Amino acid sequence: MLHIAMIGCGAIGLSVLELLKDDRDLALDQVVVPAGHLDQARQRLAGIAAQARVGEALDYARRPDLLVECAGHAALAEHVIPALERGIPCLLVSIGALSEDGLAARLEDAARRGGTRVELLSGAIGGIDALAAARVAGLDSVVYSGRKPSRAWKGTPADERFDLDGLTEPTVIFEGSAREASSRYPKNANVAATLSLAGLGLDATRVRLIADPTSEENVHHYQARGAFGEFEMTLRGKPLAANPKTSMLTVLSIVRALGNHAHAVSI
Ligand SMILES: NC(=O)C1=CN([C@@H]2O[C@H](COP(=O)(O)OP(=O)(O)OC[C@H]3O[C@@H](n4cnc5c(N)ncnc54)[C@H](OP(=O)(O)O)[C@@H]3O)[C@@H](O)[C@H]2O)C=CC1
Ligand SMILES: O=C([O-])CC(=O)C(=O)O
Repeated sequence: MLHIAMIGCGAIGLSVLELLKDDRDLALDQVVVPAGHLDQARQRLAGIAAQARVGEALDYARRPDLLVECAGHAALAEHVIPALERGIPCLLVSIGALSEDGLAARLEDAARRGGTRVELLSGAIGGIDALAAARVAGLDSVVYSGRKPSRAWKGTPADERFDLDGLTEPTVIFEGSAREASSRYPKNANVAATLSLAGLGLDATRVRLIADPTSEENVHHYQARGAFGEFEMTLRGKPLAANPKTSMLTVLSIVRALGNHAHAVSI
C-alpha cells in the first residue's frame, strides 16, 4: 500500500482522487490546501476520500511515501522543497513554475539533500520520453504551438490585447521563446516548459499560442528535429469542465504515475 499526500485540491486534484478512489494499492492520507479552503476541501472530499486529513501544511508525523503536487507555483517553495529536504519523493505538474530563475536548481538541491527524487510529469502533452531520449544525441529545433478555445485565455495578457469574445477565427496571441511564454502566460505554460526541460531549454524552444473560437479542445502540437531524425506530435486534449485551461490528460498522467509507483508493474 502506497501512502500519498496531495498538495492542491482544485480541478486536477479532485479529478485524480475521483479516479483513484477504488485503487486498493493507494491510500490518500493528507491533502494540503490554502488557509480558508479547509471546510470547502473537506466537503469536496467527503464522497471520495473522507479518511484524508485536510490541512494547511503537511503533517510530517504521518509521513507520506509520496507527495503529489497539483496546486501551482507558490506550492513548490511552500511545500515541495521542504518535503524533498525531508526525503519525501515528489511528483509535480506545475512545470511552468520551473521557468522561474533558479527554481529548478533549488528543487534539485533539495532532492539531493534529502536523498530523494523529484519527478516532473508529462501532464497535458505526450512524447516526452522520445524528446528526452532524442536530446541525448543533440537536438536542432523544437517548435511548439498551443491552441485553446478563446475562453481559456481569459484573465491572461491576451484578454487585454484581444476581444476574446469577439474572435471569429483562430488568432495568434503570442509568438516567442518558451521563456517569454512562461513569464507572460504562466498558467498556460506548463507544456512549453515541459518541452523545454526535456528538449532544448527555455530560450531555444519556440512557442506560438493561439486563441481558437472554433475549437472546444486544447490542441498541443510540436515538431522536434535533431541527430536522431525528426518527429511531430499533435495532441487534441479535452479540457476539464472545472478548469478550461487544463486538459484532462494532465489528470490521467498523474493517475498513471501514481499507479506506476503503487503497482507491481509499471508502464
Ligand atoms: N503539466 C501540465 O501539463 C499541466 C499543469 N497544470 C498545472 O497544475 C496546477 C493545478 O491545476 P488545476 O487543478 O487546473 O488548477 P486549480 O486552480 O483548479 O487548482 C489548484 C488549487 O491549488 C490551490 N493552491 C494554490 N496554491 C496553493 C498552495 N500553496 N498550497 C496548497 N494549495 C494551493 C488553489 O487554491 P486558490 O484557488 O486559492 O489559488 C486551487 O484550489 C496548476 O499549477 C496548473 O498550471 C495544469 C494543466 C496542465
Ligand atoms: O493543456 C493544458 O492542460 C495546459 C496547458 O496548455 C499548459 O499549461 O501549457
